[in-house]
Amino acid sequence: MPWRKRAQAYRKREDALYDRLVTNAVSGKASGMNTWAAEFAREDKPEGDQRRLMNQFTATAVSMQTFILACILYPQWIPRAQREIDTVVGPDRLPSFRDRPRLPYVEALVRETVRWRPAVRFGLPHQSTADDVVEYKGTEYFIPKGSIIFAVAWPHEQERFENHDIFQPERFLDDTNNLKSDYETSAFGFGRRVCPGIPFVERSLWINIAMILWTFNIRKSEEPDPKTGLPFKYDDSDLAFNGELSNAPFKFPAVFEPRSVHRAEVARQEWAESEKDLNVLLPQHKER
Ligand code: HEM
Repeated sequence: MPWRKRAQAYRKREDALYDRLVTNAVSGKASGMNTWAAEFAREDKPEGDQRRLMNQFTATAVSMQTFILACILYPQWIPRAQREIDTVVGPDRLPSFRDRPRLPYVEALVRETVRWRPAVRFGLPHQSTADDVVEYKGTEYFIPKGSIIFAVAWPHEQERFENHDIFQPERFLDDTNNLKSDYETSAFGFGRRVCPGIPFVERSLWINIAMILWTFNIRKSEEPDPKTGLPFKYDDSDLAFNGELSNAPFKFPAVFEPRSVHRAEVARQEWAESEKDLNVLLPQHKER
């Protein structure tokens, strides 16, 4: 089959798959409950736009997978993060957003996660609407109208940081353990089309990371890899990520162990008691 036809056929299949997944999410079938994402997709804007946007939530999930891989490959920072969380939160409740100003290390973890392996590694394509000339490092480049342009985030992030391949949250903290003030990132794109989801992403990552580290210790699996019969080979090189638009790490095993029986019980209890009905939650949120 000619490549164009084959690409179109793949596109059709992907759209159908995507549509089915979104429909499952929106109907609550995927999670077994009403979710914020589902509510969002049902809002009264043109359906197509909202449903397409849901794809962006994937990037947040991908960043969480990336964070778990970092826990396994660079575990040396975990005791410090857990000490900070324990000092502020104590052993009897889960972290909440009220703790955020007092947990700079968790904030540094969020920044390092999106820096280390950006979930949208190559940025999103843009098309130039007119001929243009762009100057870069003393050379002028002619960009004809209609060019497809990618602002690739990853090399930019690599150039700016020492030991950029290592997961090192401390790089965002100063000597007094406060967040450095000069934070900027290209992981969410640039200029007027920069990702509008940044506050959502940062809050989601923050609360997930804080709660996971409060509740669990995370470690490598000792189980043999069923494919090879040998210990699983953890990898954080380019080869370990799928390189697609949302740059997810390939599947890897991870062991989550509750830090204590008490913590597991607190987490279960808080989940049982938390409000899950969006008809109650959303109006409260909008009132604030
Ligand atoms: C870790 C998570 C995410 C990452 C790394 C990410 C990254 C990006 C990047 C690189 C772009 C392209 C910006 C440019 O062209 O310069 C973008 C665009 C966009 N993102 Fe995100 N994103 C994430 C999550 C989200 C979420 C959760 C939402 C929605 C709630 C969202 C909504 C959007 C929208 C609407 C655009 C298009 C903006 C426009 O073209 O004007 N993103 N994102």
